[in-house]
Amino acid sequence: MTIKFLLDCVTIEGSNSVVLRAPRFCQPNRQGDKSLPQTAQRFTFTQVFGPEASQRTVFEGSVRGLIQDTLQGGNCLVFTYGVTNAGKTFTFLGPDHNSGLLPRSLAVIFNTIKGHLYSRRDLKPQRCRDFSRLTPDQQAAEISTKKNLLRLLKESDDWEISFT
Ligand SMILES: Nc1ncnc2c1ncn2[C@@H]1O[C@H](COP(=O)(O)OP(=O)(O)OP(=O)(O)O)[C@@H](O)[C@H]1O
Repeated sequence: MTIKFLLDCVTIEGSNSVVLRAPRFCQPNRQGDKSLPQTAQRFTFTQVFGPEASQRTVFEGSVRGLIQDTLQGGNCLVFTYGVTNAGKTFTFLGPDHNSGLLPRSLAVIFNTIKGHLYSRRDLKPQRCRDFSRLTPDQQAAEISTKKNLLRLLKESDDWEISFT
């Protein structure tokens, strides 16, 4: 019953607006009761996806264009915002069988750059857009650092497994 009240509070109107109404039990029942808040508020967005929208629809309608821009050298920021349990993690990561925005974005990026990967190890990224060229000694040091890091990660995984 409470859930029904809450569902009545949120209405999606068209593809870009949401109307919020106070639950019925909070609405003023006497004309002129000025102490109670306004009963309906409309919020307008670029695009609103309803509860029936699939992960694919949300990705195609929101982030795919940003990824294309990024692949052309642009910058973008994607973040989720909402109360706890609103579905931020679900939308962003999603379960394995129904992946969310991040795995879909990575798939587009890696599929696009497939065949253009630089296979030598003599470049090191610096900040966002820059890189430095490594000497053979620096390359050997980088490889050794990465190997040690991976070994430590593997050891910490083994520790976790032996404790669980
Ligand atoms: N679109 C959806 N379809 C099916 N289940 C969903 C959907 N969105 C969220 N859920 C489920 O609702 C629950 C809460 O979602 P989620 O963990 O994504 O919320 P959250 O906003 O990340 O919460 P918190 O801020 O507490 O981390 C999870 O069990 C999730 O699987």
